[in-house]
Amino acid sequence: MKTYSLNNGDQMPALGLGTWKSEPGEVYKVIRTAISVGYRHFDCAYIYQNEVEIGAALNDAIMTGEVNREELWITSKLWNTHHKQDEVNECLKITLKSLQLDYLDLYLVHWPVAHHKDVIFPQDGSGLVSLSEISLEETWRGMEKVKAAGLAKHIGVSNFSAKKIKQINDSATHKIEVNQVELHPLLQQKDLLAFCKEENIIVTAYSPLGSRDRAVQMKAENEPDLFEIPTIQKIAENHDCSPAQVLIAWAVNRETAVIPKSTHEARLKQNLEAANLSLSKDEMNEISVLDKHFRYVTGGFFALPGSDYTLANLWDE
Ligand SMILES: NC(=O)C1=CN([C@@H]2O[C@H](COP(=O)(O)OP(=O)(O)OC[C@H]3O[C@@H](n4cnc5c(N)ncnc54)[C@H](OP(=O)(O)O)[C@@H]3O)[C@@H](O)[C@H]2O)C=CC1
Ligand SMILES: O=C1CO[C@H](CO)[C@@H](O)[C@@H]1O
Repeated sequence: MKTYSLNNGDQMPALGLGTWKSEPGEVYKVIRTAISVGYRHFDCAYIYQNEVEIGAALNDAIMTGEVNREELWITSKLWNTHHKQDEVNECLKITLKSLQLDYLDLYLVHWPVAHHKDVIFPQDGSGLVSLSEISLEETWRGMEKVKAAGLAKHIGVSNFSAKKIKQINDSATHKIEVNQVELHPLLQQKDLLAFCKEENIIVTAYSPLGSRDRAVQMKAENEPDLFEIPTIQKIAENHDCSPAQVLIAWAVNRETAVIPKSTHEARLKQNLEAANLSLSKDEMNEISVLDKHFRYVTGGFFALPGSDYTLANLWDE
């Protein structure tokens, strides 16, 4: 498996398992199966509300000697309710307890959005706190503290634009190491990738298969299906593989990490195998022209009337 080097030489496996929507009741078995077929990188988050069960699976796999803690790469994310400097530690401690771990390999600020502490999902603007009240720089100082305390080996962000990364890095003691964003052939984010490369930031591609299993109320009408794109289907035929494997291989071939989610053993295996699939220069070029700047995860749930969050200032575009 290809890996990416972080600033101290630690290696993040290029392919990890997404865990959003892997429900309690099934996620224990998913994680055990994933470890048994060779996954070592897991993408978690406080807000996914399944970290307790993931922790039980990780702990059992470690206790039975199937895997060592040091071989695993565990990422989790700070939720928007804990953006004050001194609350970062509190949210991370809950995650560590749930996951039964002493440290995370990577901790990310999930969104450049702050909520009131008791509002998990804001229904209107009154649940949100302006970034002029709790600044991203303040949240980042909290992230630097948990890194200094050894609770997270590496720190980064998610859903951040180049502008917001610059804003943080200008005053950071410890700079951003990873940015996790939505990436697939219909949202290629070429400028953001080039910027992150210059800044020595690893980019992780989320929703690489088009986030197919989101609840209907989160979906737009007539969302495109990445598996149905003729170019993707043709390249899949060339390699005698599935469209999902082409999408995953594309992400790894352009030097991003990628975290497809699945709860099925056969798909877990094919997704893992796809990380070793090489696409030709011509195939990469054919995919390169498919970009439509289309987001599945629009962030619209934060652009609420009565707050100063808008889609324009969320994505800075
Ligand atoms: N930082 C952030 O804000 C965000 C982070 N993420 C992270 O990224 C991960 C992946 O993104 P996510 O939105 O979950 O969606 P994905 O794009 O990974 O799509 C998941 C869907 O694809 C299906 N699938 C998986 N593999 C295959 C395959 N080989 N063939 C056919 N279908 C397949 C899954 O079905 P099944 O499970 O039934 O196999 C599921 O329905 C998340 O789980 C989460 O960890 C996601 C969104 C936002
Ligand atoms: O990672 C993610 C998935 O779940 C959350 C909502 O339920 C999103 O906010 C986020 O992008």
